[in-house]
Amino acid sequence: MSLDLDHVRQVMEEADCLYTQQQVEAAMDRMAAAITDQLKDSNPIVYSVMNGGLIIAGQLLTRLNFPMEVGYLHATRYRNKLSGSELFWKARAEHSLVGRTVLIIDDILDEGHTLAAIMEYCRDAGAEQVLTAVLLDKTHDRKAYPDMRADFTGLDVVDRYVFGYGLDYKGYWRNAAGIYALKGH
Ligand SMILES: O=P(O)(O)OC[C@H]1O[C@H](OP(=O)(O)OP(=O)(O)O)[C@H](O)[C@@H]1O
Ligand SMILES: Nc1nc2[nH]cnc2c(=O)[nH]1
Repeated sequence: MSLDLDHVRQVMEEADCLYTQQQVEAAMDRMAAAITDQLKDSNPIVYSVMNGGLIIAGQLLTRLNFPMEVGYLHATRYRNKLSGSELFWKARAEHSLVGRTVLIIDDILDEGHTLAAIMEYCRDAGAEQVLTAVLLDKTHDRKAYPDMRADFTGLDVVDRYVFGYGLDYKGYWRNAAGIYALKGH
């Protein structure tokens, strides 16, 4: 069901911009350099986690100039809500992962249950090495396990509900070219 568009517009007007497009682009440049250093000779399979990973993956991949295969996984825990529950798989890997290096790209590591489950799935499917890259890591002590971090992180973000660059507000504003925090959350 569509939300009231006046409400959707108002959410953006009232939001706090945490990172501008320029800051995000600079973070993606740094991530791309680090990923290239580590993976350029590993013939990886790179998966975007849909939907949120769509924009960061697209923009990161064009910064990577080495051979790789690309695909997507679709798993969701929030399903357009503001808090997460059980992980629901919509699409799993099409490639054989046996013996492969896999890089998982997502927009955010919040509590980390999504990435933890995807990493476990890839390892169970026979991947030799599973690495993760996220644009944002939310700072709090509710991670799936203590000190959980992705292998490549763009920016740390405060413990608020954020949207933009693939992250949604109730299905909207994934297209916002900046990272915004919802008023009051
Ligand atoms: O670290 P966690 O607490 O598990 O949360 C992170 C996940 O939450 C969001 O996905 P969501 O389930 O909202 O689906 P979406 O990508 O379709 O927005 C985001 O894209 C991550 O995949
Ligand atoms: N849009 C959005 N999705 C999330 N999934 C986990 N944390 C968040 C968040 O802060 N914003």
